[in-house]
Amino acid sequence: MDNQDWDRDDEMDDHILSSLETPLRPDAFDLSDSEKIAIIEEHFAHIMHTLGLDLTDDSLKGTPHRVAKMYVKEIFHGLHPDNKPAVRRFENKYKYNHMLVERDITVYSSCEHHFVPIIGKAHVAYVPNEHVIGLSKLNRVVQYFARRPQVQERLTMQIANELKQALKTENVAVVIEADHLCVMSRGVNDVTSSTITAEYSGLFQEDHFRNEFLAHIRKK
Ligand SMILES: Nc1nc2c(ncn2[C@@H]2O[C@H](COP(=O)(O)OP(=O)(O)OP(=O)(O)O)[C@@H](O)[C@H]2O)c(=O)[nH]1
Ligand SMILES: [Zn+2]
Repeated sequence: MDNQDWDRDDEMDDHILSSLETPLRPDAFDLSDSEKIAIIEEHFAHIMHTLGLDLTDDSLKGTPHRVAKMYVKEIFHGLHPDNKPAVRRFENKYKYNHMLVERDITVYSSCEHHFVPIIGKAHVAYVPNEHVIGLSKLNRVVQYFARRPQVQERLTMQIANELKQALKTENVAVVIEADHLCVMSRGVNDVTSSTITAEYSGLFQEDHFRNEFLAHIRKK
């Protein structure tokens, strides 16, 4: 397959695209971060109170605020488009036309079904067309989409799509291996299973490229 520029409006089916987006209310960003923190704090205090916890206890009294701040400013920071990392494209001056692999990118996300952690690694690769981007931007894109309530499949696709747009190429691969605390620490309580998801597009749909990528991420 030839290297192809990817144009969001022209080539991506609207239905597929919308199903990749995190479901958000239209008024999701009407409140400021501090307004959200105040509301979440109040609700979380209710949850703790309902569980029977004594909110006057020294160790517990700051928890509702701590949790609210952690949700808005840290673990769900990637819900707000303002927090999307700026990814500057550079011209591929060296005409590098092999794959670049960034492996073992730390993934800390949250399961949207139970609001408990998903912990794992992402491996991303691309074959450049006209453009390259800074290495750290690959990590930043992974972190941005991880910092949302997620399912692993959507996280994988969102990272791949963002990289396709940033790099203006279809030649992108993303593999995520992760442990879901909702599977490990509750429910089926299985601490040995893990979840692997993958998205291969452009050249990575060909066995040769896919196998080279998989060989790179298997090496220790
Ligand atoms: N496809 C997918 N499922 C997930 C992910 N994270 C969690 N789940 C699953 O979402 C499902 C939610 O199922 P429910 O039956 O509604 O929830 P539950 O009663 O808590 O299920 P159990 O976890 O089996 O106790 C569970 O099977 C979870 O394992 C994910 O990233 N992708
Ligand atoms: Zn879960």
